[in-house]
Amino acid sequence: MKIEETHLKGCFVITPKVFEDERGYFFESFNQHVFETDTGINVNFVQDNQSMSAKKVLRGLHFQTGEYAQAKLVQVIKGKVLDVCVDIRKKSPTFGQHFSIILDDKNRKQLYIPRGFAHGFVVLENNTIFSYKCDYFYNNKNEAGIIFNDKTLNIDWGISENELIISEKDKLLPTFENLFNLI
Ligand SMILES: Cc1cn([C@H]2C[C@H](O)[C@@H](COP(=O)(O)OP(=O)(O)O[C@H]3O[C@H](C)C(=O)[C@H](O)[C@H]3O)O2)c(=O)[nH]c1=O
Repeated sequence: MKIEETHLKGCFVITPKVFEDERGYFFESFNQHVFETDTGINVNFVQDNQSMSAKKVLRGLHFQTGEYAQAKLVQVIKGKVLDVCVDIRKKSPTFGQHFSIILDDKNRKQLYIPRGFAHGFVVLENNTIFSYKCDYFYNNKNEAGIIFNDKTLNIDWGISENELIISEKDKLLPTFENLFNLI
């Protein structure tokens, strides 16, 4: 398992060692000891989530506020996504910056996203199954988000806006500037 920190402090790309043979494949999709040793982060995941999406679906950008903030370890079980996380830690030198990565069932890569980040992904193959661990529980009263096409964040999702499939809820998310009263 290789664990590499991104330019956003506390955000890591994890590349598991995949063992393939005539039966198929095996890999450790999470190992607490390796994770803590390589990242220095003492994580305790309490909830696993899974979603399946059609191609061109965009879910996000989402986060939970306050004490319900969640760190996530995200991966693709089947299919392919462009995964994006945004540093929304106001005191961070990379506040407002994002990291993007292709996660799919070929590279088997995972992304560890610490608390204080917004997260989203756009689906690049039909019927993609997305699975992730969270270190705190869901609380709909603490759900928040940023509109996907925010001009300040300037994220390139790789698919034109009019083709994207986005929930009505996500279409109404605020801008980064309004959310953080930057104007
Ligand atoms: C997140 C969540 C949702 N739900 C319920 C609430 C809704 O009735 C239904 C669908 O929720 P939503 O449309 O918010 O699902 P996504 O758009 O996939 O949201 C997720 O997508 C982005 C990319 C994330 O990183 C977040 O973890 C999460 O917000 O599941 C639950 O019961 N528990 C949960 O933990």
